[in-house]
Amino acid sequence: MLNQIKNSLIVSCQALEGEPLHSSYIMSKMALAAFQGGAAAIRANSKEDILAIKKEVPLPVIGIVKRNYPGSEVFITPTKKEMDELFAANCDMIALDATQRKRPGGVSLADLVAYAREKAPEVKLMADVSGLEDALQAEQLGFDCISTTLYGYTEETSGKRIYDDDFSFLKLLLKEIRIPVIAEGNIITPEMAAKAISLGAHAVVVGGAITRPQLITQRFVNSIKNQMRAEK
Ligand SMILES: CC(=O)N[C@H](C=O)[C@@H](O)[C@H](O)[C@H](O)COP(=O)(O)O
Repeated sequence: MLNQIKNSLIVSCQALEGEPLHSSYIMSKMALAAFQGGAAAIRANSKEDILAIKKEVPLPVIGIVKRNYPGSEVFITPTKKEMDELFAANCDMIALDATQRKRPGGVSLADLVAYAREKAPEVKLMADVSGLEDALQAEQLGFDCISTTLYGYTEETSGKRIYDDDFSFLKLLLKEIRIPVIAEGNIITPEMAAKAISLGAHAVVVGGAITRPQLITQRFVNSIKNQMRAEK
């Protein structure tokens, strides 16, 4: 699968509860649109969405289950329960929060990796990281690839964006990490995606800029407002 996605676009098709497009049917059609547009893989949340997507498109799927637990900030595939749901959905790869934060029930990331390797050795593992330390640990634990997903979404990195300082975080990972590094999070233009690939990212994941129309609309609205303000 990693060869299949090299230098390509992965489209994240996610709409959580409370979002206008929250529906497995709609996500399957988003995936179909992504497939028709040339995406090489889909990233998706929940067993239901993944099963619907797998029926609709012949692409590999990177699965996650987002779930909140009291007492832990880890919400992307936090425990074995979510991993089991993803194995049952026949994911080609699953992504796990690979930050240093405490996981529900005190389970360690090493335990989760060992569990995956025993239960579903054919499934690839993606580490969603927020910093270099996370990535080094993930590489050492035997993850198949790293994704920059959580950069900007932890207490230490809050507000940061992957394109800050000319993609400095991505460049740092590419310098220090030997396994494939995937660029993900706040890539909102085709130019940003192309830049990430030219820097050496193995692939690029784009979500909201393709599959969250409320965010796309907001960007247009803000751009018009800013223009009006500047002209006043
Ligand atoms: C931080 C977090 O929860 N990220 C999630 C991970 O799966 C998704 O909500 C993002 O849409 C995905 O990472 C793609 O990023 P963007 O939508 O910015 O292109």
